[in-house]
Amino acid sequence: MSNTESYPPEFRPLMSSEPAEPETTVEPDLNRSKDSNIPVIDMERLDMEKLREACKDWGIFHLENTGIPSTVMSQVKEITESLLSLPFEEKRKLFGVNSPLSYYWGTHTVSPSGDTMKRAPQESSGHLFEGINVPLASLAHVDPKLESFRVVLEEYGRHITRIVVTLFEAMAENLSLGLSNDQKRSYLSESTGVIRVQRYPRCTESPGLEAHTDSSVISIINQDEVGGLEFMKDGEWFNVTPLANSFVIALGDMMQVISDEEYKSVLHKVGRRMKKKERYSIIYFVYPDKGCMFKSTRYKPFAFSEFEAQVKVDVEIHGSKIGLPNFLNAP
Ligand SMILES: O=C(O)CCC(=O)C(=O)O
Ligand SMILES: [Fe+2]
Repeated sequence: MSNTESYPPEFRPLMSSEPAEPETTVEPDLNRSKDSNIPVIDMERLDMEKLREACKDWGIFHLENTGIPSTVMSQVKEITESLLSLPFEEKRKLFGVNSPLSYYWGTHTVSPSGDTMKRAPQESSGHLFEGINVPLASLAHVDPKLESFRVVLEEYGRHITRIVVTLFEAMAENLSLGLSNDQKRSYLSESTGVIRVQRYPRCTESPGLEAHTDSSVISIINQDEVGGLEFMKDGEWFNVTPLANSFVIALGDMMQVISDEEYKSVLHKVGRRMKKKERYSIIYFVYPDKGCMFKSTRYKPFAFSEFEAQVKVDVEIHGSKIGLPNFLNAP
């Protein structure tokens, strides 16, 4: 199933120690995070109180009954799997310097610009994952070889945009934000939206992605049945148990500011997996317009582009994102 040549060379020594037992469930151990039942929000019958609680108390929840046809879901999954399974060198060429899409691997720090900060995984603590970054605005210019990828992702993007608008409007109503249509468009800009497709090798002992908050307004995560997504609540890590036919919604840093800290961005990571299988995830990051201004009680006013630039600098200097604490008002 997993063809080793499709993975970056640095991953291979770590992968070869894993026996090929695709369906085996890993024994629970003491280091594993606890299971939790995050709220499940039904989009067809939106319960505003339940949504408010999910945002306020959790910052992460499942969203079901979103109306995305199952054919679209399976097409996205199929095309993602086939592209990421291409030989490593082929992926590097296809998504290289001349492509508006980028292929990355290793440990990255989430950057709102879509730039991926890459470090080679260390022997013992490497976070193993790889992915393709797809800024939605550039989909129209992809290599003709990727025509079917473009068509499928555009269709997926249209559905997700519809879901995002419905969800955000409900959140804004719960927060009594009284936003104009222009403000809403600026918070949920289609020009900055990014889809990321990611693959994590079948190494259940290697962590996937380091702990971080997303810089987005909201992130729509489509994790497969392998599991591994974890989040922090009240100082403890919990698993997001996969739920079929649903998305995981994670609130990002910009939602924390928009809600004036009524809602918090959720700290999350991809940890050890429950099954010895490759894990795929498809994430849609909703970002504001670059020039969108944020004014709130606890933070200095800033434009999203300034936040983005600061994250880049932090990653270069400290190796990881600092994010909102950099923008706190002076005490
Ligand atoms: O792969 C996942 O499920 C989550 C990935 C993630 O958190 C990210 O790329 O920001
Ligand atoms: Fe994330």
